[in-house]
Amino acid sequence: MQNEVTSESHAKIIFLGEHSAVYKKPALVFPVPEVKVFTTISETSLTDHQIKSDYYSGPSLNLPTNMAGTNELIKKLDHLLNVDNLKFNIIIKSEIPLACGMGSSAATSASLIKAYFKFFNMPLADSKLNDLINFEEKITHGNPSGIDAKTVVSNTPILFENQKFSSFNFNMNGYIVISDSGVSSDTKIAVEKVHSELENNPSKVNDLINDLGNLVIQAKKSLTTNNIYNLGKLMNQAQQDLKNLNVSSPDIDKLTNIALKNGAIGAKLTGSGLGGCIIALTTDKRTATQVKDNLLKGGSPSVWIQSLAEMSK
Ligand SMILES: Nc1ncnc2c1ncn2[C@@H]1O[C@H](COP(=O)(O)OP(=O)(O)O)[C@@H](O)[C@H]1O
Ligand SMILES: C[C@@](O)(CCOP(=O)(O)O)CC(=O)O
Repeated sequence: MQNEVTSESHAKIIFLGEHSAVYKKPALVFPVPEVKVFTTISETSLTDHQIKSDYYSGPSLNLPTNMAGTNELIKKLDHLLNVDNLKFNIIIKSEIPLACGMGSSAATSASLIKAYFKFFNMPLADSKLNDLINFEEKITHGNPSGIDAKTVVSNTPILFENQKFSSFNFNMNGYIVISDSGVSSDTKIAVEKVHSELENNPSKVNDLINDLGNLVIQAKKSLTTNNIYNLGKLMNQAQQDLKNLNVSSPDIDKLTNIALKNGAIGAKLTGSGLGGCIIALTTDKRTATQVKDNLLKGGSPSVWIQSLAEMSK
């Protein structure tokens, strides 16, 4: 047993395939290693776990209902490691914006699970880690495709295809600009919205879901043949499909327009939409910086630049 341990995980962006992934269509998801979450655990003599985080600080007994996933995960870890009698200070420090489509919940869970196992010097198999993250994700997001859980612990892009996950490396020299709209996005609400759209208008919505899946297959080809301009076009088509699915928003549309006007070759929402973040693709760092500056001027509270090469080493 250690005195104090810290474990980390990182953010992710869905490059293409959000929402359609829920219906088992393919998706491409990239790690964002520069945006991290850290969880530190140490023992406390108090009678309850003491949580310190952006969402809530205080004893775990009073964790708010919107943190039910985290709460249940902590209980599960206590039980699994047979340590119900020990209480911890659990400090979660996150650079990942909350409810923004960058996988904050899955990444937080990953760092918490890793910290628990590290504290007790217990080995943690990748499959166990994945199961435990998805345990939390099901409580938090309802019916997750599982793509967040895989990518927040991966150093390489993840391809979800035929309901299987695999590493997908490529060799492309572009930049992704990630921009927060400042409006929170609730994954559960957005996923339910698409589900009710599907029930009300099955033919239109099925076509959109199929098209989003096909765009991923085309993107795979563009990435392996190093065709960045085609990749940008595919992003714009996906944004149009997502708009037609009614998961975009005026804030998202404003940011994608700013990105395209300032040199991006593609721009779309990432994650569940109805707020959250957008991603834009640029061919070079100078244009990425120009896009970033204009997104900040346009009202985005946070913008990150991530090189494609860094995401796929
Ligand atoms: N920084 C954080 N600190 C503590 N809990 C977090 C944090 N980020 C996410 N969570 C947990 O995940 C839940 C959903 O968070 P959210 O920000 O909506 O994630 P996502 O961006 O993955 O949709 C929160 O209610 C909380 O239980
Ligand atoms: C909408 C969806 O495809 C992605 C949601 O991503 P996020 O929770 O907004 O990071 C749902 C899922 O894949 O589980």
